[in-house]
Amino acid sequence: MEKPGIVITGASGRMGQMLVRTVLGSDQARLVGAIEREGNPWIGRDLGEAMGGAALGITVTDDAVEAIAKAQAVIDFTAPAATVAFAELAAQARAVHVIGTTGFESADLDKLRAAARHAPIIRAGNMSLGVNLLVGLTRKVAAALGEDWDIEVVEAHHNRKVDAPSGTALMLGEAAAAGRGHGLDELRTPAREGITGARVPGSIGFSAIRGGDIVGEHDVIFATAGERVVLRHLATDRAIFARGALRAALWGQDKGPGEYDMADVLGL
Ligand SMILES: NC(=O)c1ccc[n+]([C@@H]2O[C@H](COP(=O)([O-])OP(=O)(O)OC[C@H]3O[C@@H](n4cnc5c(N)ncnc54)[C@H](O)[C@@H]3O)[C@@H](O)[C@H]2O)c1
Ligand SMILES: O=C(O)C1=N[C@H](C(=O)O)CCC1
Repeated sequence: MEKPGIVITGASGRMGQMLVRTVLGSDQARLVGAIEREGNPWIGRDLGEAMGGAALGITVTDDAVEAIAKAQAVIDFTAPAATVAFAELAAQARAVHVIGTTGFESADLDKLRAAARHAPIIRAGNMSLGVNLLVGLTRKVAAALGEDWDIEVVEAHHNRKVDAPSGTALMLGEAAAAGRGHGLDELRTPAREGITGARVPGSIGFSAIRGGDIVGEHDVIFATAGERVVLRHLATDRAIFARGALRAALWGQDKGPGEYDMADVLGL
C-alpha cells in the first residue's frame, strides 16, 4: 500500500518546520505539500531551500484547496481561524486532519465538530506522550484528594506564544475538574489581579509565564494545609509534539469520521 501523503500547514512556523523534518525523516509517510498564508515570503519557493537545505521538489503554496485535495492527512499547527478553514477543506478531501493549534473559542469548536462528520479530526492541545500521561495522572490525583486540596495549574512558554492559558494547561485543568466530577467551566477561576478576595474553595486557578525560548512547562499543584503534591511536565524539544502529530496522522488512516484525541491515538 502507498504511504499516506501528508500536507503541512504553517510550514514556515516553529512547529511547521519541525513537522517537515519529522515527516521527511519517517519511512511511513510522504510529504506531498506545504501551505503558508498569503503574503508569507516562503510562498512560491522550494520548501527545502526555504528551510536552508537542499531542494525537495515541493513548492510552498497559499492554495490550500489544491494542496489538501491530494492529501491523505493534513497536519496543522497554525491559528484558530486558519484551522477552522482547513477543517472544511480536509473534510471535503476526506483527509485526516491532525490539529495541534490552540486558543479556540467555542464557536470554532462547533465548526470543527461539523467538519468531523465527514472525516476524522484528531485534536489535542499537546501531542506529547508525557503530557497525555500526565492528564490521566491529574484526573486520578484530583479524584483521590478532597476539596481541601486546592488545584492550581502553572504554565511557562516562549515569548512568541499568543494564547493563554496554554492548550495543555486547559487539558490538565479539564482533567482535574473531571476527577472531581465537574466540567472545567464550573470550576475555572478567571485570571487574578487586584483585590480578588480569598480563594474560592474547590476552584481551579491558572497562571501563565511568558519568556525567552521556553518550549513548554506545566505544573499541576495540589496544595493543602502542611503539604503539596506537584505533577510536572517539562518539554525541551518541539520534536515531541511533531512525533505525536505524525503518529496521529498514521493512526487516523483507517478511522471513520469523528472527533478523536491523543488519548485515543496512544490507547490511554
Ligand atoms: N498541540 C501541541 O502539541 C502543540 C505544540 C506546539 C504548538 N502548538 C500550537 O501550534 C500553533 C502554532 O505554534 P507555533 O509556535 O508553530 O507558531 P508559529 O507562529 O511559529 O507558526 C504558525 C504558522 O502558521 C502560519 N499561518 C497562520 N495562519 C495561516 C493561514 N491562514 N494559512 C497558512 N498558514 C498560516 C503562520 O504564517 C506561521 O508560519 C499554536 O496554536 C500553538 O499553541 C501546539
Ligand atoms: O509553543 C506553543 O505554543 C505550545 N503550545 C501548546 C499549548 O498551548 O499547550 C503546547 C506546548 C507548546
